[in-house]
Amino acid sequence: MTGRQRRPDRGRRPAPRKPGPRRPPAQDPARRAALDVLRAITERDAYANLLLPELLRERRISGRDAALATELTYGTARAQGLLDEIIAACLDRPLKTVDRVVLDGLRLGAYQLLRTRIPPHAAVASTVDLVREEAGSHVSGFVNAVLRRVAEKDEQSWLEQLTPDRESDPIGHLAIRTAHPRWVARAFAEALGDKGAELEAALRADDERPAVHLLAKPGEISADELAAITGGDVAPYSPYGVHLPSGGGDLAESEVIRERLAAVQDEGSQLVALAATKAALEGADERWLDLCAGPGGKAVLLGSLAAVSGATLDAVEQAPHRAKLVEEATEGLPVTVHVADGRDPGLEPRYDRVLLDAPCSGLGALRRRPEARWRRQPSDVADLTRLQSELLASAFRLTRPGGLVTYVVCSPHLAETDGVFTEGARRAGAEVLDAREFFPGVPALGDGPAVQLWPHRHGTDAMFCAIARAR
Ligand SMILES: C[S@@+](CC[C@H](N)C(=O)[O-])C[C@H]1O[C@@H](n2cnc3c(N)ncnc32)[C@H](O)[C@@H]1O
Repeated sequence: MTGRQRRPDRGRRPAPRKPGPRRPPAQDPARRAALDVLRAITERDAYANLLLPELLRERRISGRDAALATELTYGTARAQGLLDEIIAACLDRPLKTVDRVVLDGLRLGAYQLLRTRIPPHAAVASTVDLVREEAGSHVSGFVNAVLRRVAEKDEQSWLEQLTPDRESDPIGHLAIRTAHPRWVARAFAEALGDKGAELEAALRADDERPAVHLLAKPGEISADELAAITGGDVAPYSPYGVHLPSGGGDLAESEVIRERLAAVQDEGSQLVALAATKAALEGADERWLDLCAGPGGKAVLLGSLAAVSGATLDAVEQAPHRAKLVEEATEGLPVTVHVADGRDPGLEPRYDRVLLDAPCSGLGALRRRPEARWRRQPSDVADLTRLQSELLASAFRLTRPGGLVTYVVCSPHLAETDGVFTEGARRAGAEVLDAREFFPGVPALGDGPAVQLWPHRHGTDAMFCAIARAR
């Protein structure tokens, strides 16, 4: 800190005003919106991709202001841990002693300084104004001083200062360079195994905006027809998939969706649900079960295929509001929704096919949730694997001998994927199948027997899929 800057100790005081997106827009609506969302993420675990659009609508922010608000919110949320390291290097006291509203403001200011073309004086002055509105004028000097120190270097120079050496600490190096927590970078590296050379691509894919994929509901419309109507492209791997052109998110609200001919669904989710229906069965193939069905994406595809083949689907979901979403999504299909705990749903067993799309860390969908990579903690995984194992044991109990259990998570974390599945199948005495056979035409599926999809390889979420035949 230079001598003429004020001491940064005043930032410790709590914000006197209650934060919240409902305050009338200030003179700087884009940055105000961004800061309000960042505060809601910090204070009440809000999701940026849900709150920001709502807030832009409510405040009638559109055009360039909306684009700026989106860039600043998503960019700052994604880079949060890296920004914190840089801000910490500009403080003469621990980062955790900085008041939360001030820290959110500093992150927003640092992001503008390091990753946008906004002139530094504008980035600093606008941030000081915003934080002063929130926390009072006593913090202005602190915010100004810290941001001026951040602005002394560009991002590259900060990275050179903060990044561990690539040779001695390759994971720490890439974690900082791609703004990921180290434990997430390590989990990706372990899942990629000796193909760790892809690690950088895998991590960088989390910063890319995913294309919108549609499901052409089997029996309702073909992928070719849907592509023609929406101006999209038939998906490369899923026979029911369509990729919308970039910026085509609004098409997701189109008539084909309202009329339930199609639904928004990542191609990876389509592929794993399809895989669950593909392996050959001896005997009956009529009773299907989706053990964790909410909000119903895969139940729609399974229910549509069940309707075509004459099967029925039971869909279990523990959370009543999510079960309701499954009911709405599967209306008109041969699907019965049950609000129950999948570990003991009280259903008649002997299902022919069971899909367990288990609750998971969601590390495979970080590109969809800008703040998620910093919110998740390694300890979450231990809790989740316990639940996943219990649900998998239940899935095997509910399946008839010779029937099929498909285990899916949207995560590449080995504890949630191979760890849970291999042990669960062993305990059930089940025969593990080579799931790659049920992803025809999909390249780079790895060494099997399970399948791990990746955004950087397949353009899908990082879905894991393993299949076993119950004995
Ligand atoms: C990964 S999501 C399923 C996504 C869904 N298959 C789809 O494609 O839309 C996991 C779901 O499991 C539900 N869940 C969590 N614990 C459960 C339990 N013990 N029994 C049943 N459902 C549970 C969650 O509420 C959540 O809706």
